[in-house]
Amino acid sequence: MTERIVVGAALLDGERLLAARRSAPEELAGRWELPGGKVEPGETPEAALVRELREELGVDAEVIERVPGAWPLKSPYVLHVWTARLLPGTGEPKPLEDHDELRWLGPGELWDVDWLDQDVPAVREVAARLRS
Ligand SMILES: Nc1nc2c([nH]c(=O)n2[C@H]2C[C@H](O)[C@@H](COP(=O)(O)OP(=O)(O)OP(=O)(O)O)O2)c(=O)[nH]1
Repeated sequence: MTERIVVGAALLDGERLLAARRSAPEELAGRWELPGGKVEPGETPEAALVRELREELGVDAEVIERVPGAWPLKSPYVLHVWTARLLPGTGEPKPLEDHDELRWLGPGELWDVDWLDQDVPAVREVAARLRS
């Protein structure tokens, strides 16, 4: 089956990373992830990321750059991650859809939340880039 991309945002505020706790489906609820979602047909991953952040968190953001790597999710999905930042004046992210809690994690707090297993290598890569 053709791979389908799920885009995840490493949304940064200085050195802090936003983590989002999923509220559904049941097998993922309570675990933490990078906000984002499925790229729709005809859409670029970057556009999908901006759309998902608006829908899920109610914010306007801009994409910075791709975090190298591709992490397999439930077939046929694969997770690609981009760093992103909030546009000035857009306000604080809110858990409008798919999530019931958000947390900005500082450099010493990245592993304080229970990330989805499949997100751990992606967060590790983001962490390495935050340190460099
Ligand atoms: N957004 C996001 N989804 C992830 C991550 N890790 C992970 O396994 N997933 C899974 C959960 C879902 O099965 C799938 C993405 O689906 P989604 O529900 O976020 O996407 P969507 O907003 O486009 O949803 P929908 O149109 O199907 O309702 O990828 C992650 O870090 N971020």
